[in-house]
Amino acid sequence: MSDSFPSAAPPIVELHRITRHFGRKVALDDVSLTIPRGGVFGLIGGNGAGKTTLIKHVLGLFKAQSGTVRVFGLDPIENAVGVLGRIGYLSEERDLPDWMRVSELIRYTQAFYPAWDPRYAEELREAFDLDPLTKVRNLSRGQRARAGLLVALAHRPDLLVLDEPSSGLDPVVRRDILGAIIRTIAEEGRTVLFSSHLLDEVERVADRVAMIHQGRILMSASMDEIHDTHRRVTLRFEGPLPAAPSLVGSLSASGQGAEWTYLCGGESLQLRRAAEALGAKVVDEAALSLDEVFLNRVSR
Ligand SMILES: Nc1ncnc2c1ncn2[C@@H]1O[C@H](COP(=O)(O)OP(=O)(O)OP(=O)(O)O)[C@@H](O)[C@H]1O
Repeated sequence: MSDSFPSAAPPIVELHRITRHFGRKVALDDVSLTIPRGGVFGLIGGNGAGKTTLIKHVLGLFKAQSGTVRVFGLDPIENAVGVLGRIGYLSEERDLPDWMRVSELIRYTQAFYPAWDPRYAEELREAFDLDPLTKVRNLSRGQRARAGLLVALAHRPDLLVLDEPSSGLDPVVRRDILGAIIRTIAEEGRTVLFSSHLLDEVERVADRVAMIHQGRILMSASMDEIHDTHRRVTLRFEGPLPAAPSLVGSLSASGQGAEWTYLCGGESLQLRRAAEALGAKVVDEAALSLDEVFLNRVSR
């Protein structure tokens, strides 16, 4: 599937043919990916797919063994200050200094970012209900995620990077995190990259999605393109059939007798024409969920 740009603006992130090994394990295998400016980009994949490794290349925490990385048009290792100063990052481990109080964490992080907005930081602290005197080590898991999010957001980064932000959190904290994502892009031109295996959540907030599996990008496209090109169609044939006749683009089929439902990769018009050629009537049609698309792509 093509990775077309929604706008003419230069992309925020460009990975070109990145390969990364850990010993004999290939964590990223010839990965090329473009993240356009503005909007929410979801990186989805199962455990060990390569999401964190990819994100660490974007942040310049890993040096590409082969291929090139550009963030804001710059090499994030050669221009670490210029790149990291414009990024807000919440790691999967939410690694914050345990011995600091929340107020100290805020003051300490502020020192690194000239663009820090103290009023916004205070607004977020209140909205996230974080006691300034509590030590980071005594925060609950959800409060820790909120504290990490606060310090990632308060300098109003051009690019917000969240690695599995919702993992292991209750629905109330997850709602805060999704709210923060939406707030970030409310300001024109800002971009969010977040990784997740909670596909319903990604489907709710992402404009574009890349699927990664065993270190390879299986697909990178806008949510609209994904919905337009992945359809569930139910066909009624003239009489009962022992098995589903093959339909172009079909990923799987189920049913019995004269009625069969196909999960397909293909556009509506193309599928309807193929159904007609089989002498069948389309009795139902809908877009596949991201979950269904992912499971079908990965199982292939
Ligand atoms: N520092 C490392 N040393 C050795 N192997 C590593 C290292 N980091 C990652 N890997 C391996 O690379 C592969 C990709 O890992 P990565 O953490 O990028 O996956 P992920 O998609 O973020 O997974 P998860 O959702 O489980 O966090 C895995 O097989 C992992 O075991």
